[in-house]
Amino acid sequence: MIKKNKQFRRIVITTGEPSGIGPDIVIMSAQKKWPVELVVCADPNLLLDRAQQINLPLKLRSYHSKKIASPCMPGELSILKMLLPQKTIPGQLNVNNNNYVINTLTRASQGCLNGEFSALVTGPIHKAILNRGNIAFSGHTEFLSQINKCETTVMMLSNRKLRVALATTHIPILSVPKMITQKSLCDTISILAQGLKKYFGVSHPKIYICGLNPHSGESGYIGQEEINIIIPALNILKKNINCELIGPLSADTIFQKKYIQHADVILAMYHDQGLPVLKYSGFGQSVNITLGLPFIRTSVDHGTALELSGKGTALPDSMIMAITVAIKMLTKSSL
Ligand SMILES: NC(=O)C1=CN([C@@H]2O[C@H](COP(=O)(O)OP(=O)(O)OC[C@H]3O[C@@H](n4cnc5c(N)ncnc54)[C@H](O)[C@@H]3O)[C@@H](O)[C@H]2O)C=CC1
Ligand SMILES: NCC(=O)COP(=O)(O)O
Repeated sequence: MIKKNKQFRRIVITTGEPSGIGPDIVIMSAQKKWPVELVVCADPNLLLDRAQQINLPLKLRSYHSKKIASPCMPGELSILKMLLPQKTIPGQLNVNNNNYVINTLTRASQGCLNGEFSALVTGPIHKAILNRGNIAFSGHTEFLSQINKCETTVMMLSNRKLRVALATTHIPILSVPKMITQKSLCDTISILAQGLKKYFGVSHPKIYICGLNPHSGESGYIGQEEINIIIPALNILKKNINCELIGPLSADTIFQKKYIQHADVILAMYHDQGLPVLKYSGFGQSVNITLGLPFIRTSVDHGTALELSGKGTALPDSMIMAITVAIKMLTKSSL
């Protein structure tokens, strides 16, 4: 009997800010065997120089979309070549390399959309240097949503203990109440429920929802958003989607075992309501997932850590987790 050839998948990785730890943690993650082909969209010299600086072996093989995908050996990566205009010094941001950062992300996203790649894994980007160079950039989530014309996407971070999703992402705190509407909440929670079903095998998601104000508004005496927006949105959703919605509950007491143990995800109203708790429970051990894009995208839970770049001391755990979770998600979604 002829054995059927196993079809391997390709995952595309962007290393983010070249002077940050993105290249380091990708090279570190490549030291183990993966069941997929890892294609890095980056400058080959950046990776080879960084590998030398952190004293790790690295062999690059050229990526060709027409070639059959095959897993890389430990210490090996496929390279989708993009060129940096200026050589990078670890830890030193350079505005002249901004377009490179955006181009790698755009190319990788296009490759996911056209079926070249099964998922996108991103390394950390430095948002301020991009903005300093007049590229309005608040995060991968917003950028990928915009270039893929997605009106709503959801940022969800996950570790072994907890999943936290956000109703709003990288916006000033003053804008948060304006951005939370009945529609935005209905869209966010619907995408969250669909994502949990499609990628994580949760057939009837239990979603716990934070209030916006202290004590969830204290019956309207400390803010009206719970009464005017959150509760009506949950009432609409309860009639329309197959999941359990619990809340709004006070954000200061929702993150306790009796709720967390039953929750498939906790929806926080804003970035720093949910992420400090998630990161306290496992910084460097969590993965950031964008739900609602036309493809799978995962990322690290940390930033560019410029001071560790090129030293070999950055921890690759979150990058390893981001790749692992992307592989699990694509396996689940194709079941
Ligand atoms: N996925 C992304 O693109 C993200 C990008 N950022 C960006 O990163 C830049 C720097 O942000 P910060 O707030 O300084 O956060 P950061 O995560 O870069 O650093 C915070 C602290 O954690 C440490 N740290 C971070 N990653 C580590 C790792 N893998 N191993 C060991 N230690 C690690 C750093 O040394 C520092 O002490 C900002 O421009 C921010 O916007 C931040 C979070 C995510
Ligand atoms: N705090 C999360 C973060 O900054 C990463 O966001 P994104 O770049 O994945 O949108």
